[in-house]
Amino acid sequence: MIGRLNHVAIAVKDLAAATAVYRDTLGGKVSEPHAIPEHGVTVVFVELPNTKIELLQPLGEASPIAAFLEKNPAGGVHHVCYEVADIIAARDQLKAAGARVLGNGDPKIGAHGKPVLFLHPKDFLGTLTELEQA
Ligand SMILES: CC[C@@H](C(=O)O)C(=O)SCCNC(=O)CCNC(=O)[C@H](O)C(C)(C)COP(=O)(O)OP(=O)(O)OC[C@H]1O[C@@H](n2cnc3c(N)ncnc32)[C@H](O)[C@@H]1OP(=O)(O)O
Ligand SMILES: [Co+2]
Repeated sequence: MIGRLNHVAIAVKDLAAATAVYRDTLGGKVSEPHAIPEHGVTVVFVELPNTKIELLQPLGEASPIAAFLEKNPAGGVHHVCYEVADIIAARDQLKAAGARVLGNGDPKIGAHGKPVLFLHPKDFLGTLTELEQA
């Protein structure tokens, strides 16, 4: 079912400082910050030759990454994102296998303009897992 690793997301409190680490210390190619209110985050992408790093800062009062940052104030790896050929087929297969699809179960449009879904971390080895339509 899963294909390419689309991105690894790192939650941070200070997006400008995190961007500077990836740009100035690690020499990465970083995007401009992009606010995505429907996901409650502001994001910067770091383009790598084989995948991306997604730097996430909370946006708004009900950001889904707020509790994670309270538990991990220095920031940390928040989720991994795999591409799937058919996100509805993947969702239905995973639900039938007993996995919890977060939210109302319907894909939302993600940072790349494609449908995404999230799977509960407790069902995937303690790792929040995002699926993105390829
Ligand atoms: C930029 C757009 C998009 C893209 O296209 O790439 C994005 O990536 S948006 C990214 C942000 N959006 C989301 O994360 C949406 C899905 N997330 C959620 O629905 C929630 O964050 C959550 C996973 C249900 C967690 O909710 P929360 O309220 O923070 O905590 P809980 O207390 O309910 O957590 C239960 C349990 O799970 C552990 N946990 C929480 N987050 C993570 C995590 N990121 N990785 C691993 N484990 C996590 C949490 O510690 C709790 O464990 P226990 O303490 O053992 O109960
Ligand atoms: Co993501």
